[in-house]
Amino acid sequence: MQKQQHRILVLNPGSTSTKIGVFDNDILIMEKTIRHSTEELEKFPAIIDQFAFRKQTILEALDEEGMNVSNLSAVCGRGGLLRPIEGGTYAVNEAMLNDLRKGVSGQHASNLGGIIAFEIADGLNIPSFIVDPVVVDELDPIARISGFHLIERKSIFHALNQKAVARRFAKEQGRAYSDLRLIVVHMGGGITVGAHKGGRVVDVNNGLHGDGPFSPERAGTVPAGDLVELCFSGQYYRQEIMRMLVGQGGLVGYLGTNDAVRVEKRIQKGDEEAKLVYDAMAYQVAREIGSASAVLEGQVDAIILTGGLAYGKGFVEAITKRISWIADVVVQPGENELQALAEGASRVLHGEEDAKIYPAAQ
Ligand SMILES: Nc1ncnc2c1ncn2[C@@H]1O[C@H](COP(=O)(O)OP(=O)(O)O)[C@@H](O)[C@H]1O
Ligand SMILES: CCCC(=O)OP(=O)(O)O
Repeated sequence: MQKQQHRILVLNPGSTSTKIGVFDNDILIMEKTIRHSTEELEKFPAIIDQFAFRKQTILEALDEEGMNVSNLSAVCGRGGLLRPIEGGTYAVNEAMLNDLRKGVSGQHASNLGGIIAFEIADGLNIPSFIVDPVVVDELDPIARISGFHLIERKSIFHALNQKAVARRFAKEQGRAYSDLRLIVVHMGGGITVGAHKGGRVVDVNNGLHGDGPFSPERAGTVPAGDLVELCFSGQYYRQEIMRMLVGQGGLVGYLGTNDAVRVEKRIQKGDEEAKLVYDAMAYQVAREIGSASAVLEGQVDAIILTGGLAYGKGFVEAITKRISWIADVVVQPGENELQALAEGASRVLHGEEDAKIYPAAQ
């Protein structure tokens, strides 16, 4: 019997872009990436303040592509910083909207995914979902220990894309995802390096404001004592420090842009500072991969490099030369997030699985 056709709008707000797709079931019929410069985003004091701007951007893009929203069956957004939950497709509900609006686990563009999905879907009387939000938590107990008893390490990462590319790689190899040991490196506005074992991401850096390599717009790990001194120097408000770590850290802090393509152009023109900083980002990614290989005790089936930065040939080479001794390096530039969102919503719309319910706060 032929599957019933559902038209699904999927939304992926990232820190440097808004990506949208329209799918008939899981077949892509329209895709668009809208990039946001540092200057464009810095006028919004908080992520939630970007709501109207990002929603308008999405509606205009759909209009330009001649997409009629009244034909949609569902809207599915990238899931944001909720309380830690298991992976899967969740129906957007009031408890989720409250947590996303408050930023219960922090501020990130993906918080807008569920909110905008709900706002568009509600007006059309159709369901809205999120899939594999950035708070999917499968850490081994040992990975939670930070070394400072008052602070626990957290799982905040590109769960949607890391899982999607890992599963795709496993399928291409004719192996089960759960049988593989993989290091998946998502390199976008934030950078996360996940150690995948037994079908779980047993360790990963907290790519928002935790640890790991610096990224186009984030500081990553910084020397803790010096950060404490800066916080109490009386020179900055709390929010200013947070913004210098996330949003205006990394490439933005050193070079004034979140755009790696612009940085590469500067390097080509002989900008030595840009070269040093860009090389340092590759160096820190490689160092984090080395650390993940230790987590997997050196038994690594493949290292997968993905995300927007994986389009940068020189950047990929700078990482690969330091880590290719660990395992085969597979480069999958861009991301599989739109497809993964559509597939998650499609499974629920076709009754292949039930949408999970995000629990109300206790
Ligand atoms: N062709 C390219 N070469 C090098 N870097 C690229 C290329 N395309 C995109 N990027 C960089 O990738 C980063 C954004 O990655 P992306 O995965 O789209 O991020 P996000 O989803 O967080 O917005 C930006 O720094 C962007 O400049
Ligand atoms: C919060 C982890 C996910 C992340 O960093 O996403 P972007 O790279 O899209 O900002």
